[in-house]
Amino acid sequence: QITLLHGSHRVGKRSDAAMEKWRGYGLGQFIHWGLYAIPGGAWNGKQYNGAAEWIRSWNGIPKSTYDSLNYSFNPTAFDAKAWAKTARQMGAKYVTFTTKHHDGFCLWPSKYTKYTVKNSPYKKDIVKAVVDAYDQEGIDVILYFSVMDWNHPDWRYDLKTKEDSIAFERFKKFTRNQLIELLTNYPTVKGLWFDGTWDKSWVKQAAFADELETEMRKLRPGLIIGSRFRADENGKRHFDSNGVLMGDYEQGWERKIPAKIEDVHGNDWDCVMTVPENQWGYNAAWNGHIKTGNELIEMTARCVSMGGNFVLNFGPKGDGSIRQEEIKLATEIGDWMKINQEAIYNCEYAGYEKQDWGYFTKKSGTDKIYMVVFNVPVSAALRIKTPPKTIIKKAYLLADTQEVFSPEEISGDEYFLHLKKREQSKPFVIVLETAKAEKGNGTKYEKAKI
Ligand SMILES: Cc1ccc([C@@H]2N[C@@H](C)[C@@H](O)[C@H]2O)cc1
Repeated sequence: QITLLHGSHRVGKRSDAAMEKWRGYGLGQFIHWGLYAIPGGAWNGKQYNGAAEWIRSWNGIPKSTYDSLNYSFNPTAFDAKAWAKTARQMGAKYVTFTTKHHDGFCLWPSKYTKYTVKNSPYKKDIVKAVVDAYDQEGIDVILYFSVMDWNHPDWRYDLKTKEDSIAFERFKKFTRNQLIELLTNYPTVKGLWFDGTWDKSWVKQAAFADELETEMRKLRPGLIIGSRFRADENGKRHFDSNGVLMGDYEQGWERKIPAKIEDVHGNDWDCVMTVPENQWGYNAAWNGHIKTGNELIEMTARCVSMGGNFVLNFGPKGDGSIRQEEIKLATEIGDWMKINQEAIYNCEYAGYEKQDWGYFTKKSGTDKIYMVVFNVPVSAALRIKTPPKTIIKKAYLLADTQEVFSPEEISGDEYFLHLKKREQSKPFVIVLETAKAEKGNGTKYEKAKI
């Protein structure tokens, strides 16, 4: 353990109500929307394969041309209520919404720069419309904010000269002003999702960022901030120099999911995921593998089974409408969630050994276990290894028939559930009502002595 002034200020998970609620979300929606949705990954007939929200850096569009896209931003089809209804239909419990991406364009009328929605034909406050619409749907809002800001004249990638440092001091004030402005304008938001914090200029601001995080938490008690916001005084990010998680949850799972429970180190975490391989902003041409509803349902179950939240990205078009492929996925996921949401919401890592047929989740604060089944084996027997001294009182299908199973005990703390051959086109959930064995080991078998 080394002494740190600006490392993590907490070991272990937060136990307050705001974080408990966040921990139980299970499924969230990410929305990437901004000027990049206007070109939609192409310019002058040329399609760029990189992520569409990064088109400004692909040198396809002259920077000045991209930067003046605010003058053509007029999303006539934008309807935050419709977005919130789609999220509701999908079963998302929270939304993470881009207030400002790397290009620096602000979707709220910030007082601290002209580069905002106010100086566009649209004029109105989009962040407010989104916050109000999602609040009305009972879906919590977290605001995405990119520290890196390609538009601001004082942004620097590193601090090499005195002039750089003088400029970056102005940039730090600007960043703090915008964050306090967001938390003041939109007091119902539950957290901030930071991005664009990997460059040396910001990594060198351990003391400033630490102080700013403290100030934001004081302004908004219960505010949820992930591990990507700030580095410690040794430049360590996500985990400080003592290996302790920075912030309230690990924000490292971007377009990837932990392979096993050990990889999450007992922390809270979210996984943010694109539908194509790598497009956050709207790209008119979705190329390569487009994830299906079943894949995304499986990713949701897999994240919840390891104690995380799965956050699926939507990239609305330049006119503000959501593309049909995303509407279709939201509907498919939502139809599954309507039937099986009990196995996802307010659930956590069950502590059961992972089996090939799918994922275990556990209803927080109870002994209720869910088996989210994706792969029925040719034997149609689902293997369950229970933790020691656990007995299975009941096992039944969560949905439709509520078919009851009688687990066959095949060895110490090991059971088979025998399924009837049935047509499966969607994953399904089996509920295990368990209890601690009052006496003995909860099994009629004894373990081998070795
Ligand atoms: C190398 C890289 C930098 C930033 C990103 C941004 N983080 C995601 C959440 C999107 O906002 C993407 O633009 C992705 C990759």
